[in-house]
Amino acid sequence: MQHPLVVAVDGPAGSGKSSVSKAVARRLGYGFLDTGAAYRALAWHVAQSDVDPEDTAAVIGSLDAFEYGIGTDPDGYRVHVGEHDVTEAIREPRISGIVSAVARVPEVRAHLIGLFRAIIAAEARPGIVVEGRDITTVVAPDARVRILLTASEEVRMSRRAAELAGHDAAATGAQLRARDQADSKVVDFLNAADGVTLVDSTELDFGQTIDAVISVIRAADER
Ligand SMILES: Nc1ncnc2c1ncn2[C@@H]1O[C@H](COP(=O)(O)OP(=O)(O)OP(=O)(O)O)[C@@H](O)[C@H]1O
Ligand SMILES: Nc1ccn([C@@H]2O[C@H](COP(=O)(O)O)[C@@H](O)[C@H]2O)c(=O)n1
Repeated sequence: MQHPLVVAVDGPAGSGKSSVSKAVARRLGYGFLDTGAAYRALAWHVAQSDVDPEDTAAVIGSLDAFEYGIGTDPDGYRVHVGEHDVTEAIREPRISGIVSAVARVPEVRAHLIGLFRAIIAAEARPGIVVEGRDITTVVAPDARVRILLTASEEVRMSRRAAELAGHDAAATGAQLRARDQADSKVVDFLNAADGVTLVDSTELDFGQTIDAVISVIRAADER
């Protein structure tokens, strides 16, 4: 049997991957790994180093000095780059606007995927919920549970706009759509791969979505 039990969750921007995965991990006593945080932290590091995110060679060069730190405790979630706590900074629209350029670089993906696999293997809790775009297909294709979490674009935009109150809702929606368009050229997170269970939260509230994901996990555990 695989140890820890891996729950892989993929989906488009704003589908609820991180908030739902974190809540599921809390309920089950599992670890939680937000892989998008690593791409965002690298984008923050690139911006901080005055590197052009479109300059592939310079982005690859910046990996050497990228000291990334993240834990898997769903209750103590903090993200560090060196000594900087970037947990909040990496959520800013200026980082969301450049992260796809950094994430499309194959050397970046190989570097971070190695890191994710090491974090998963080191998990001491009985399971870990890992969320991103390519977890069900590339990072952990053998995961015991594989879920594509989605919701209509309209619903995702309105949830994200509510979360980023104070920011221009139209600009927030446009950025979400542009990010999905750019990211889906690199990995397919819009269609469920073979063996991946689709959870559509368009008509579900937050609690119902958590329950739906836990039902998929329990069903897989009984198999
Ligand atoms: N089923 C739901 N009902 C209502 N709100 C939800 C639901 N699922 C998620 N949300 C809310 O939608 C917003 C987006 O969720 P979240 O940040 O978890 O998405 P994400 O897929 O991780 O996004 P991103 O890929 O952009 O980081 C949050 O405010 C979250 O609380
Ligand atoms: N497995 C992943 C996860 C994320 N990305 C890239 O990071 C960006 C931010 O991710 P969020 O989940 O925090 O929205 C995302 O837009 C992708 O560019 C990825 O490539 N693979």
